[in-house]
Amino acid sequence: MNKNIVITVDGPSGAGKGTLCHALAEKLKFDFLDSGAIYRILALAAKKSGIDFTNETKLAELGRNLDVQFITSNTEIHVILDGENVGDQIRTAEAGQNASKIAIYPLVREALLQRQRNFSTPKGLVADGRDMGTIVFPDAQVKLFLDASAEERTKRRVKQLQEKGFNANFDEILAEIKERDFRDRNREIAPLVPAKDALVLDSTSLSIDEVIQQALSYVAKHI
Ligand SMILES: Nc1ncnc2c1ncn2[C@@H]1O[C@H](COP(=O)(O)OP(=O)(O)OP(=O)(O)O)[C@@H](O)[C@H]1O
Ligand SMILES: Nc1ccn([C@@H]2O[C@H](COP(=O)(O)O)[C@@H](O)[C@H]2O)c(=O)n1
Repeated sequence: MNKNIVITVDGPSGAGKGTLCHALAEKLKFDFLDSGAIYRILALAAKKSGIDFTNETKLAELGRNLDVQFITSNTEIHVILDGENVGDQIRTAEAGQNASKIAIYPLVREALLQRQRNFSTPKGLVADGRDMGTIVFPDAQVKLFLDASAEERTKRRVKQLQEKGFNANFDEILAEIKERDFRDRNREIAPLVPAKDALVLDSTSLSIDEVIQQALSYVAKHI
């Protein structure tokens, strides 16, 4: 029996999953899985190889053979695809939309499943994604589903982009968020839904610290 501790954090784009997962992983000294990065990397690799985003068989083959490394230095995680640091390339809005386009295919999800499960070790894991608690780690000891209204998530994303010195248009970002939500929530395989045994946290009117405190006190009761 696998007794490695896993904490799953699922939810829509911009709900604060990454922020919460980094805080939990740091506090508990667990590893961190950013499963969205894997979908983003596969979409980027497909684009670089000229594979059409509708070619499920070729995308799955590429997914099985991806040469990816996540290298942690200090607090940063570097993403290396075929020897190239692609951290910036996978973080664009386009990369997020492309990831959600290829994530609808069953063969693609199957090709990436074991790669994600391999992140679970005796050290413990905090796993960030859309189907961590439902499909990838159904036996996880702690499952969280972090939500927030689309408008609040847009406000956060606009602020994040402006702080990095980019222009950000509220209406455009809201439309992108709604488009990605729709695709993620309505796909036939592994749609974005809370696992039956997940604690749903609505962070719309919670600060980052309040979310972390609520999650930590729930975790403490369950591991
Ligand atoms: N409770 C909160 N209140 C205000 N801002 C927040 C809160 N949680 C996160 N943020 C901010 O919102 C932005 C998006 O957060 P984060 O990247 O963690 O979301 P995410 O759910 O991981 O998104 P994605 O799935 O697209 O990667 C960040 O700038 C973060 O600092
Ligand atoms: N477990 C997951 C994680 C992500 N996806 C898809 O990838 C897109 C990008 O994810 P981010 O968390 O990096 O924003 C996301 O919109 C999903 O379509 C997924 O399907 N399953």
